[in-house]
Amino acid sequence: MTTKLDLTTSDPFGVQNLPYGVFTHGGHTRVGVRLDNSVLDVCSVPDAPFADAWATPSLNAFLALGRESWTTARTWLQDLVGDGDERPTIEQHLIPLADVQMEMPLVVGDYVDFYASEHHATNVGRIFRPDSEPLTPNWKHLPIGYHGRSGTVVVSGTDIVRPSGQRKPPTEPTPVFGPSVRLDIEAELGFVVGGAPSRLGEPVSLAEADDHLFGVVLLNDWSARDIQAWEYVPLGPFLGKSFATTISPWVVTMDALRAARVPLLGQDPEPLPYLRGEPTDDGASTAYGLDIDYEVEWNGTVVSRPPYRTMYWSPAQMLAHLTVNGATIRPGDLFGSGTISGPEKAQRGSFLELSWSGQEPIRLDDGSTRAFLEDGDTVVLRAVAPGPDGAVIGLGECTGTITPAR
Ligand SMILES: O=C(O)/C=C/C(=O)CC(=O)CC(=O)O
Ligand SMILES: [Ca+2]
Ligand SMILES: [Mg+2]
Repeated sequence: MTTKLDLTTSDPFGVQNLPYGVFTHGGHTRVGVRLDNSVLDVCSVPDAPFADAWATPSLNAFLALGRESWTTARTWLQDLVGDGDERPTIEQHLIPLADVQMEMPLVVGDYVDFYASEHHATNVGRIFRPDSEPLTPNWKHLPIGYHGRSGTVVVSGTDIVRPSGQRKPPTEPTPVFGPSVRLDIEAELGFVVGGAPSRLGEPVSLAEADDHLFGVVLLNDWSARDIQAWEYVPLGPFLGKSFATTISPWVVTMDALRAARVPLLGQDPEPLPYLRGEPTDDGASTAYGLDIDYEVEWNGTVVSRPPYRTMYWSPAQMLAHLTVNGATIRPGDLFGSGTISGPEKAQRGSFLELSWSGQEPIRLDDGSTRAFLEDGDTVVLRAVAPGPDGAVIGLGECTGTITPAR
């Protein structure tokens, strides 16, 4: 598995994609739209419809405007760049990617991480709880999640300091303190929430979810498995995951992923009514999956290709569940899908699973073997989705390098 995702067939950042990000150029940080290998400096284009929101150093103001404005913006952008004839007029507003610094695309409000892959949950259950059923009794009735730490969500390229904490090796009677020796990744998709804030006590239904789902980022939920295994009973992940979560700089809109919508593979038992998909005008379902192909690269070797289409719970179901108790959502909230693992070994989205807790080390192209991350290691997540008329929608890259514990 050494080939890269094939992006040669068409341009993954063409007129069908147009993802949003935040960049710094000339000492000024603002919203931009990616076009090929340039950033379109949207707020500098004459008559740009949302120039005030785009002139700010985060996507939050634009996220708050809601779906109607997002559609207006997309139509304006596609008119602007869609026809080659227009390119001379926008040329002066395009800045080469190499000349800009990409920043965190949003100020993250609340951050929740789900657990929506049946294959991942089954694998982790087998590894962490070998004496129990791998899937807990609630797993197929609700999308399990936990509240994460929004303040430590960082943009791709940020170094990740190895966390220290308590762990209890099975051979020791009491815990020890020190740098994690089982540092791992989780390849996930992150969903960026927008639209008007919901009201306390009022759930967001499955049918309303699309008004709040603005777009997606690649997300790496760095996980210290030794810290996690000792601390997580009974309240779930805490310091083993809160030290850092990396997201990609480009937010690919749900509009750009329209052609990538696919039916879920099937839910049995049927979920409770508030989680049940309803038919939409185009004959699809409000509970749809996404046909996104990932690759996970470790020090230059592609070690896995997780397929997002195999996820059990849909994005809209996760959002409906997250608000069903009346908890509010606000523009800038972020939720992770949970680790993406497909049914095959070479489709697992964490090194815990790929190395089966260290028992089956992974061989890299440089001849070395690994089970967990070493200092200096670099992980890159990439993904693509199908666009309309054979176009490819790139989700870009999400990368991080491990630096020694402090
Ligand atoms: O099953 C467990 O005890 C732990 C599971 C995880 O670490 C996974 C997690 O963070 C959710 C996910 O990414 O799927
Ligand atoms: Ca996770
Ligand atoms: Mg994390």
